[in-house]
Amino acid sequence: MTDPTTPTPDGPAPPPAVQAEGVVKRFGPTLALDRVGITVEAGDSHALVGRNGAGKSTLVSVLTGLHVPDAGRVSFQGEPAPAAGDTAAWQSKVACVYQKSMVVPDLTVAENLFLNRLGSGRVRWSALRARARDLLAEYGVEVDPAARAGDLTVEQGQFVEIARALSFGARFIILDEPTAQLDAAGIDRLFTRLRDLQRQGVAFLFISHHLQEVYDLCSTVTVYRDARHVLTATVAELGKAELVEAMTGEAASHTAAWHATSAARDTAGRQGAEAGPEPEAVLRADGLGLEGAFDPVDFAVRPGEVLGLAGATASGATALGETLVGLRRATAGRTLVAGRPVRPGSVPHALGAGIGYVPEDRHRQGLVLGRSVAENATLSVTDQLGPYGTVLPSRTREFARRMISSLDIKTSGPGQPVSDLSGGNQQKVVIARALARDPRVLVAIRPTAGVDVKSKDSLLGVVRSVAERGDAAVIVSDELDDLRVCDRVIALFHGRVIAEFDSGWTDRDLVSAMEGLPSGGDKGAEE
Ligand SMILES: Nc1ncnc2c1ncn2[C@@H]1O[C@H](COP(=O)(O)OP(=O)(O)OP(=O)(O)O)[C@@H](O)[C@H]1O
Repeated sequence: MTDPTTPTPDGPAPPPAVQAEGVVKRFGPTLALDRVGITVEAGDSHALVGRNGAGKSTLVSVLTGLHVPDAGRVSFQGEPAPAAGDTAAWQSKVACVYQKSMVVPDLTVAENLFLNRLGSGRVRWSALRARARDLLAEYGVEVDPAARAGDLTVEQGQFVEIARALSFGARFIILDEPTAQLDAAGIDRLFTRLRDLQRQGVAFLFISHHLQEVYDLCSTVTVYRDARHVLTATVAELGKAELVEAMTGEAASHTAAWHATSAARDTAGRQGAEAGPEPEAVLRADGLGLEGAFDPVDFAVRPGEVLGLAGATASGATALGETLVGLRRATAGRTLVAGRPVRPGSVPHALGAGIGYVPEDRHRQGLVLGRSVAENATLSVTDQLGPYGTVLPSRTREFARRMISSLDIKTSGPGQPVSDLSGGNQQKVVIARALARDPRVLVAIRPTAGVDVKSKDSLLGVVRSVAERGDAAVIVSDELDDLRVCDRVIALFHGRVIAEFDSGWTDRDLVSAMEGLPSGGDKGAEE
């Protein structure tokens, strides 16, 4: 098949899949897009990158018809964008696939595919399923049309959404952090499918904080910074340092920010030496198990230590983290903080015992979206904000201001509703809230999901500093950058500990362990 972006003997190159020019979008006093543009050629895979709050999601809303820009023009394949509110027309031009599938969970795959297209007459379900099967087969998606959409994996849900978009006639698809919930094999399959579709002339706009993915998948990259367009370049001609420089506006520093340092390990060691015998573990899992999720496991996290629990989606690592914080009730063993057992299955008790928690799903578990940054950041410490149970607004604001500056939260101020913040900045508010109580041990599940490269370093630095003041932290993640700050990493696979590493592991060894190949571990699987 010929590359649709190059002129063929039959005629000139096709018009761009999408072209935006001079787009301005304001939210009250916030200028979210300042005369920006982007051109995605037919059949291209084009990355859009930028720090949290740079304006990426706002552009997506403009390109999908959800927001009307205050100024500027958008065209698809050379024709002006549909009128605001003409949903059917927008659907025939563009679709956005998010990290979590937007399909309706209680409907079948077939119903989701033909949602809003069923017409007014009687629906013949057998015919509908047959049409769905044909459509899925056409795009190579192996999913049962009769399956309940809510039972699909994230990957299947995304494929169904892509097939749905293409069946509306869209030849331009936006992928907003599509890999955030996929493991390595899932990412490979997604990228293979996207490359196939590109060869058929479908264009993609790919938004990701994982710059390596940009290099793996995309041929063009556009950078936005502080609501402005900074650069558009051919990926192959742009070095990573230059890309990061364009995103941050600063020369890239060569010091990789937070690694488990010998200094950190010394802190743990020195505290042990001064106290004579081995210091009491801040957190201990004692035969802790959850049937169906992970086998009983023993570990101790010492003062000054950051422990990593590594594992892919179904490894049991997340379930273990959620059990430590009381979100799930263990079916075996117990959790102890400073030698004292924590009541199983009780988040308030875990909090009271000194466990701070950064959840994976910040929308469901993390934030009250309608409330302000200050209120969210202080939800867990209202008892410390005024005398006799009162909450002094001045103290709340002061507390929030400190958090905003130490975590570099991009907001117009402590009073701004959290719903108005960009995704990455919302994650920082969740972390601020977990830190507010000065936890003895911070348990963070994929703490940097959706966070930009620069903020990632400072966030991990904050987690590290909890350990450095003599407390401890546990990071549950499959992100190598998150795990690099750990002094020790336990890898799980299919609910079992498969390997354990001291810091200094190689990427290859840890990735192999997370994929079930224990070869490189310092210690073999525990039987
Ligand atoms: N509905 C809204 N009301 C007020 N301000 C908003 C709203 N949506 C976005 N903003 C602001 O617009 C700016 C751009 O936000 P946007 O969500 O587009 O950033 P982003 O680049 O997608 O960031 P992230 O990587 O964190 O997702 C931010 O300052 C944000 O606070």
